[in-house]
Amino acid sequence: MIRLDGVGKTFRGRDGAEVEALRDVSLNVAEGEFVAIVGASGCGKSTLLRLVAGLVGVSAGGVSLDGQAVTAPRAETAMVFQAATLLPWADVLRNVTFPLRLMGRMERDTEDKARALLATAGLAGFEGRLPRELSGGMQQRVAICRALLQEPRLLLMDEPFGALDALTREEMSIELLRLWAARRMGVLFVTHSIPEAVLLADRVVVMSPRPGRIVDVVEVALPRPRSFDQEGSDEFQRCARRIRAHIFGERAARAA
Ligand SMILES: Nc1ncnc2c1ncn2[C@@H]1O[C@H](COP(=O)(O)OP(=O)(O)OP(=O)(O)O)[C@@H](O)[C@H]1O
Repeated sequence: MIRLDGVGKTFRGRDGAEVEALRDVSLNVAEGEFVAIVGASGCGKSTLLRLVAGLVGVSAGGVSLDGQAVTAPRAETAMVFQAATLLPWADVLRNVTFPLRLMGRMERDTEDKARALLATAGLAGFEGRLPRELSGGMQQRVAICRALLQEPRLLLMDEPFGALDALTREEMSIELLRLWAARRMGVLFVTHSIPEAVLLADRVVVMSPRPGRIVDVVEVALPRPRSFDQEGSDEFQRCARRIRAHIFGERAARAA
């Protein structure tokens, strides 16, 4: 579905100096596939997601969706950021339906679908609350519902659980997997957490910084539905160890 071919991205800073954020990145994401991206800070993970979202353009190579070049945001794609970015003055229901309203895509049953989605995410009864009346985890669930209501074929998630405490984060990971299993859209999920990446993904893309490149793609052969009980399994440990070796091995090598 999504194809990145030899993608490079160079930014020009305010002082005129160039930063090569990505070099020669090639990656495919199949329909319904869950792909996680891990790597040290600054290795271009967010840039990669923003290129796929059509929010920034490539400097080299190409990004395509169903064979068509991605040059602007597309209706098939939705994005979730680290901060929930909810509208503070709008209640939960209006927040969730806001993008569809904006795009003129409200249907007669959109509000019902939104309520059903909120219920699945454990937010039944909170439709009329304002964001400030919700916990951080609940706000992020609203943001995820907002993305899912758009029925995207591709969901881009940039450290969506990064601002949450460890317990909420585990709960949200399992919740996301449930929602994903019911809908099966393609997911590109950026995280700093290796266990989270292994738990969630079919494949984990490991990136290295300066410039950002793909150094490995690890297939996770754990059965689904997944749970944190699998963390002790040989396959989980094998995947985590292999990813860690790339990230910390390279860091240690640079420090030497
Ligand atoms: N708009 C921009 N202008 C200039 N440089 C940028 C811009 N966006 C990103 N960069 C640079 O590109 C590199 C990659 O940044 P990016 O945010 O994609 O990394 P990341 O892997 O997502 O980092 P983190 O894990 O810390 O969020 C960094 O060196 C960053 O400073």
